[in-house]
Amino acid sequence: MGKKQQQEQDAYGQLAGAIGGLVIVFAILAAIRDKLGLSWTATVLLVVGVLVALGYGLWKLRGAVLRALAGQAPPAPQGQQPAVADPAGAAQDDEPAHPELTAALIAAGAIDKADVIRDEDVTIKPVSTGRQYEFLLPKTRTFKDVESRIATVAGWFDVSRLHVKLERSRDNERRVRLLVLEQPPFSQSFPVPTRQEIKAFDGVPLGHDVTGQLVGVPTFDRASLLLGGMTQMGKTTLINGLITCLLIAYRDFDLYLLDGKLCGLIKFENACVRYEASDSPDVFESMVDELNGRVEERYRVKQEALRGRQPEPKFKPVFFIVDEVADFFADDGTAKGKEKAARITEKARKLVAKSLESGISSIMLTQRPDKDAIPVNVRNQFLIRMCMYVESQGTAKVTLGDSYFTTAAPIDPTHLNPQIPGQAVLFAGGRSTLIRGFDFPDEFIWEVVDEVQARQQKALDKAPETPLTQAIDLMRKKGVSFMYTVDLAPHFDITDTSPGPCGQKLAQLLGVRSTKVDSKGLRGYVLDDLIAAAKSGQ
Ligand SMILES: Nc1ncnc2c1ncn2[C@@H]1O[C@H](COP(=O)(O)OP(=O)(O)OP(=O)(O)O)[C@@H](O)[C@H]1O
Repeated sequence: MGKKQQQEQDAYGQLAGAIGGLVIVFAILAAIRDKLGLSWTATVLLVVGVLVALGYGLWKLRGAVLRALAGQAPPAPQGQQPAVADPAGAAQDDEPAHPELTAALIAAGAIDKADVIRDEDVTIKPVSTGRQYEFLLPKTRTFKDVESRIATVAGWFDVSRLHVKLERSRDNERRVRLLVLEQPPFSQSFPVPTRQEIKAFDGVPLGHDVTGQLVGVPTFDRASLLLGGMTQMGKTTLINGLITCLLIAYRDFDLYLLDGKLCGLIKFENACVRYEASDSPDVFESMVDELNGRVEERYRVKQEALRGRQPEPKFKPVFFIVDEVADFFADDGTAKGKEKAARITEKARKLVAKSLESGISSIMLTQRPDKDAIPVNVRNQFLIRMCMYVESQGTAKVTLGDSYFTTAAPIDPTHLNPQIPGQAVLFAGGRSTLIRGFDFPDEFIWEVVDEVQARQQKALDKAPETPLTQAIDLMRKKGVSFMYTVDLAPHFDITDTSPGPCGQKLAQLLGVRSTKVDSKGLRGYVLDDLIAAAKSGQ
């Protein structure tokens, strides 16, 4: 039989079938009409209505059966993306794909060629700086597959790695949020946060992300931060912003500042337990010694509590912040100088490594993040790293860690725009985020510092009288800022006249060691040191 003849016969067959079908439909309608006594129009509308309702019921039933077979939860409540009702991705073929995301992720190798990102699983939200895609990956893929290929995904969208930001979902490994910026990051500046925003932030904010959201760390408890970047990139400004946020967020803590740049951190002098503006390694060593002393004391208190089966004591947080730390590890090339540098290095390593358990956090900054500037055994101890613009990946690794560029979705600090100061790659908990530090106006910082100082003074005034507060009162009444140990001791009924035993007794009573004053070994107390000790409660 010829092909044409076959087609003619098929057409006759279909016509006969159609006529037969129409006759049956007409007969059914006539029967219903007779039975119910309705008009023709009402009968037709009733039948169509019943058929549509039946069809809808069957469609719902099919969905429920497919979900049950796939072992999936019912659709998510409003506001969340619905889960995909798709047994092992089989239904994906007949679902419309989102062309842009599917193509981008296939090109990047984040999903297989046969996979699709289903259109119904994608939401696109315009944000002030670009577009945010939220989508669900196929069942065989997770967030990590996209994260590890983020640079290629960025390339597909014709932007750089710095233009994209990836966020994972807490409830589903396959849900991804991808932000694609329309302009280079931080082309526009964001207003600094208000006190309320800082207080409401869950942790300590460090800056804005590329969308203007506050970004920071959940806590500085048991954390330490190393910040590196070339000169004039905004380290001091960022750290001023961080200290301001700490003062607002933490309220009660002891601040030790070593201002290696001599006036970079001076605004906070009045809020400090100890503030030094110096680039001398001796001053660094003396501060590290003091803090290591506090660490030891806290361990002793902890041991005592645990030995006595008491709850673990809660210590007041202490922050040690050092601007331009590289200077303090340098040596002058002599054997003695090298020995001293090695000693300081070991003390600093011990402080950063051991202090976290006792609530003492170190934050160190450097504009010379080269290999030898900060000894490796010191820099390896930092848990949070931040790197501003630097000229080479090698330098970036000094701050971010040797294996930084093998971590998930790294951001290369050499790609940051040095014309926009304050930008930094924040690397914490294995994740990288591009941020820009806050540049608070001076008036705001002064106001915060004044409040802290007033609060500390009030606490001091209210504190029960102790030998330490008596010594402070005495020096204030006398109008002196310093007293020799031998002159102070008689006020506390210490009758020993020889400086050694007299000094020991007084130090024990006050709980503060005296300061060496001259080369003859004469010692005494500086009023500010006593006030600092009283504020810190040791
Ligand atoms: N987030 C920011 N927004 C706006 N301007 C900023 C920001 N951060 C820094 N700057 C500006 O950049 C300049 C350099 O900042 P800063 O002094 O903090 O850099 P630095 O890295 O500490 O420099 P150096 O190491 O040379 O002392 C300053 O003029 C500062 O006002």
